[in-house]
Amino acid sequence: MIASSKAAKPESDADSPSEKTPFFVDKNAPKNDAVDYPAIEQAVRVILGAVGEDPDREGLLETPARVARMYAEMFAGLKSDPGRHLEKVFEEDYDEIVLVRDISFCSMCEHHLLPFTGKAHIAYLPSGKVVGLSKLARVVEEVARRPQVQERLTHTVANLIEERLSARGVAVVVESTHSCMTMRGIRKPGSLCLTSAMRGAFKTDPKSRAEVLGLINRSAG
Ligand SMILES: Nc1nc2c(ncn2[C@@H]2O[C@H](COP(=O)(O)OP(=O)(O)OP(=O)(O)O)[C@@H](O)[C@H]2O)c(=O)[nH]1
Ligand SMILES: [Zn+2]
Repeated sequence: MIASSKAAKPESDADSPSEKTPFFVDKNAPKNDAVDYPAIEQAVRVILGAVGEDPDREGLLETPARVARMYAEMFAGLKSDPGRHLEKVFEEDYDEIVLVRDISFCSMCEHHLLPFTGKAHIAYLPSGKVVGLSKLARVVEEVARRPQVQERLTHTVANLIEERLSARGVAVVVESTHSCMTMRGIRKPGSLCLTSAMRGAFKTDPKSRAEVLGLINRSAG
């Protein structure tokens, strides 16, 4: 059975544990309809018990519900199409590099469900249309909000931009720190993982590739 805090009022007496699970609604967080909050709460209680904790002690009473809300937030991009952010474009007679650097993100390593955090740099060569700059960051944000590996995050973003914008070239470079390598396991704080995905001219033309990598690596200021 799922324990409840003093504030919790089970809405149903049904036998299913998930139906008895208290649900602490965070009014600030939009509900993620794809997520089974009570099932997560139940699982977190099991984990707490399994590691030797007492899920019914006061400090932990709200933890399962908090974790459910956290997963709903961290995995909010699981069922959505991040490419929808690239649908609105502006016709523009500009055919040189567009680069947005230092797009911070936080994703979840699918192997350990621990965060990996860092920055993405996105460049593309437009073909008659450009997209709002913030939309590139929105795509990163949404692709990151799934259980991920960095390589897939990197090439998913590159593919979306290449396909949806018909870009003549796309370069995506991602640098991040994986908690599963810094706080557990091999424990190497400071280790950085870099991945890149090159498409079109940035893949085939060494000069274009060198130019975009120069801009990405250029120190700020
Ligand atoms: N390629 C790739 N590997 C990742 C990513 N995030 C975490 N990993 C790695 O996934 C691997 C999982 O390895 P396993 O041997 O199955 O799991 P493990 O025993 O917990 O591995 P250790 O971390 O070495 O203790 C580890 O080497 C992690 O460093 C990622 O984004 N990309
Ligand atoms: Zn991991």
